[in-house]
Amino acid sequence: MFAEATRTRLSAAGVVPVVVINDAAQAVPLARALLAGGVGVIELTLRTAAGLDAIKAIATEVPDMLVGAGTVLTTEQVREVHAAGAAFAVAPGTSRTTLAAALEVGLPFAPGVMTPSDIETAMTMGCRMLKFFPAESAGGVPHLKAMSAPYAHLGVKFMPTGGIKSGQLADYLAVKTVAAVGGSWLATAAQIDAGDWDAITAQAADAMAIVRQARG
Ligand SMILES: O=C[C@H](O)COP(=O)(O)O
Ligand SMILES: CC(=O)C(=O)O
Repeated sequence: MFAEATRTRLSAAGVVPVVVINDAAQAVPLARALLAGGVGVIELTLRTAAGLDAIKAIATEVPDMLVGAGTVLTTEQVREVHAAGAAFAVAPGTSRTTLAAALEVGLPFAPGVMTPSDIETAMTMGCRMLKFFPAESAGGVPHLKAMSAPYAHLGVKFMPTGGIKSGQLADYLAVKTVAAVGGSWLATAAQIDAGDWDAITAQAADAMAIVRQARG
């Protein structure tokens, strides 16, 4: 369901800042701060009312940023984020209804998985890029390695997210099936609300140094 070009851009980024935004006006400076640190992907969740407008603003004004929508839970939200210009969408879980809507509009969708049954349901719906959520509380790297082993030869890739901090980034990136690691540590709510763009750029640059080292 993910086009090769989108998979390539996600893998090149290696990290996905997961952002809960309170004011859509923060979206463009945030995206530029991340890009300045070398991070070319962002996931804006629909957990706040500003999420949809933030997606629209970045898709329109920061074309170098691959913008994804998070917490996409309904068919209506699939259509809304697609219309807003999201390049991909994710959800905490796997819903056949939501995935069917994404297939219908042609929106790349990475559903959330934490069991082999979740993975197989997602694969039945054509997904090969999956969000491993909630990564840390579900068992972290050892769980991902064990769970993904039977599907690796089929090209299934994962975006682990949930409770991950910068100190764990290298361990996740060392797992062959990991495309990119998601987390809020790359742009915290406090930093966004304070407009602390320099700190976000510095965090992005630190994360990209770890990604480069992990990818050789
Ligand atoms: O639900 C949580 C987000 O998807 C990621 O945030 P976190 O990195 O703070 O766990
Ligand atoms: C957790 C997650 O992936 C989401 O909110 O979409």
